Amino acid sequence: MVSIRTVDATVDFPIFDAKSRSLKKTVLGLVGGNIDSDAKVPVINALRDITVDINHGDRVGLVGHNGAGKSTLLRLLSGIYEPTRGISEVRGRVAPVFDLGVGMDPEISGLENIIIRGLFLGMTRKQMVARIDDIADFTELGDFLRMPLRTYSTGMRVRLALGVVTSIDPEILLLDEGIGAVDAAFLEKARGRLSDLVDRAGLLVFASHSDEFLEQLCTTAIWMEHGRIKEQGPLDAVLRHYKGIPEPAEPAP
Ligand SMILES: Nc1ncnc2c1ncn2[C@@H]1O[C@H](COP(=O)(O)OP(=O)(O)OP(=O)(O)O)[C@@H](O)[C@H]1O
Repeated sequence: MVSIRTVDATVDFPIFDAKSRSLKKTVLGLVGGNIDSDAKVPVINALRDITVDINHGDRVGLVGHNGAGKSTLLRLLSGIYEPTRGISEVRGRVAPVFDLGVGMDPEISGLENIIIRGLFLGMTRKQMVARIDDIADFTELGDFLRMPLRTYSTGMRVRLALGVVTSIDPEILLLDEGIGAVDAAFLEKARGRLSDLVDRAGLLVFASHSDEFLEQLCTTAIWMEHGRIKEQGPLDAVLRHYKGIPEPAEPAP
């Protein structure tokens, strides 16, 4: 069974080239993690005391200000980052979809890139070959699929990447906001495929600033603030508290 468990996990980034003189005082701004400038080398405390237990069937949204730690948490949950302290255990095949373009090669064709990107996300070559026609149709790129990727515009690359990503069968799907940043009209077309993808995934964690997307894909949420978990629970309650919306009135007895 797929699952992700962390206990008091911490992720620190030592910054060797920071100008520590200007960092003498710890300034806690609204955004970003803590910067600990007492140490010899300034350290950014990106994540602190993270304890989560995410299981098969869970659909978890990640919310928080810029720099609160959402992307770093996704990287911890994917196993890309090891905790500096604490425990993190990931059971299952992870498809990390942080940057749509990662794993694409500008010198090979769109069709070849579909296969390569699929392999990168944990699929087999046979599975990708079986899906290539469907992906090609979805992208509407036509003859461009035989041209090298470097001849594509940004939007054309996104179409290709989204076509591949929504065709995979992940056990653990970790999605970063970026996916919500694509061309609105095309995203509308991708919406159904994205929902199907999430339905197929054993477990989803999705970092987003879009309520609409979170409501469509998630049932629970984790609110990050300054690298710590401020609240976890049902999506609607966490979103309400995060946005400072008052509790709905109790119905009169
Ligand atoms: N590779 C890195 N090296 C140093 N500091 C980092 C690194 N990655 C992230 N950080 C720091 O960790 C903190 C959390 O960043 P993170 O990218 O996880 O935030 P986020 O919640 O995803 O923000 P956003 O909503 O802006 O994408 C920030 O203070 C950031 O400066």
